[in-house]
Amino acid sequence: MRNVTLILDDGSRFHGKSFGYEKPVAGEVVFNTAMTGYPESLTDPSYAGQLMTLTYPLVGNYGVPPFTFEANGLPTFMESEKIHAEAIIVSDYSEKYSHWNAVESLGDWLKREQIPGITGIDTRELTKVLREHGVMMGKIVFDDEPNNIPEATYAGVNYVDKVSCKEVIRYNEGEGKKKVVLVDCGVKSNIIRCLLKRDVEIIRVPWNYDFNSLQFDGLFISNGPGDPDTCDAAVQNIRKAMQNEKLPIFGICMGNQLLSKAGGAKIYKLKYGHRSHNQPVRMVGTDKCFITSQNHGYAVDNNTLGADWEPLFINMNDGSNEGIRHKKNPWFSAQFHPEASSGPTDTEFLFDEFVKLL
Ligand SMILES: NC(=O)CC[C@H](N)C(=O)O
Repeated sequence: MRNVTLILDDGSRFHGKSFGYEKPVAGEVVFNTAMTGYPESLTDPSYAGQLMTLTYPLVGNYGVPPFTFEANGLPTFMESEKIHAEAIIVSDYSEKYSHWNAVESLGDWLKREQIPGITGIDTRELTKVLREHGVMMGKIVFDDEPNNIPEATYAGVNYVDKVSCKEVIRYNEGEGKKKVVLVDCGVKSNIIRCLLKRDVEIIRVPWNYDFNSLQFDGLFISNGPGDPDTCDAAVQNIRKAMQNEKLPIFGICMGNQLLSKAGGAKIYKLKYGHRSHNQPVRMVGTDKCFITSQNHGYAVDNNTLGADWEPLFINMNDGSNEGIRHKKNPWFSAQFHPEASSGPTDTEFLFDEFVKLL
């Protein structure tokens, strides 16, 4: 194993060993405190541009499931067709694995997909630095190639354009009871699975596609990587769709941010984001609290919601916005991931609510 150093923008250095593909890499360093789910998180397109630190210390011991596909083209076990995170940073990598569904080690998968992985990092100390300072850009450099320094930027890059589908894709064509246009900002497979399970036909369109001339019963806006302020074309199309006040609209994560922007609200960057399986959110106006799976670095500013809108969920750790709803029209969204995968499934009922509205 070659020696590597993770260098953060504030100059802090963490020394470790490479267990994945051997190439230097740069990106936004973020941390995820979930105890399981590395196959799902690595293939979540919302991690594009980011170096993913896992705080749970032992990683790799349940291996990696097979990359098989369903008849409809969706991967059976993963959240997209490939790894989207730029690298993974762990404390104690286990090359040995044991799981009924595992076919290879995490290290072998990373090598095959040309994604670096580093181990031996004090990920809890690293997380403390990121919590104090806020998320930062970082580089993974090979100690025996000190002049091979990678460069990257995160702010202002339109990552959604890199991961969105390039053409319209249809699921359940002519079979579903209702038709949903899904704006693909980097959609996770389990969102599509959750909709298909509820007997809808899906027209999945690229993030900037003007879908307004299509025939459909509801609009869904997906999760996606990067800064929502780079996705103006999507916001314009959503605004056009909102001219039909009866059209049901549901958004998840980036979808919450884009729907909020279409409604006139503003987005800001959180100091270190929410990435875990145990984020508590309260449904506004009730005593109900749900434990949710999350992966976001930006948030909707509650104070900028227009008079016709109200917060639907609030994060119980930091009071930030976790969803919105329109006071009259059937429009709502969640900042967390009701489709989970991986993570708690407590809020999957939101898909039922959406499908009931169609
Ligand atoms: N998972 C997502 O959709 C994330 C949305 C956005 N990229 C954020 O970081 O906040």
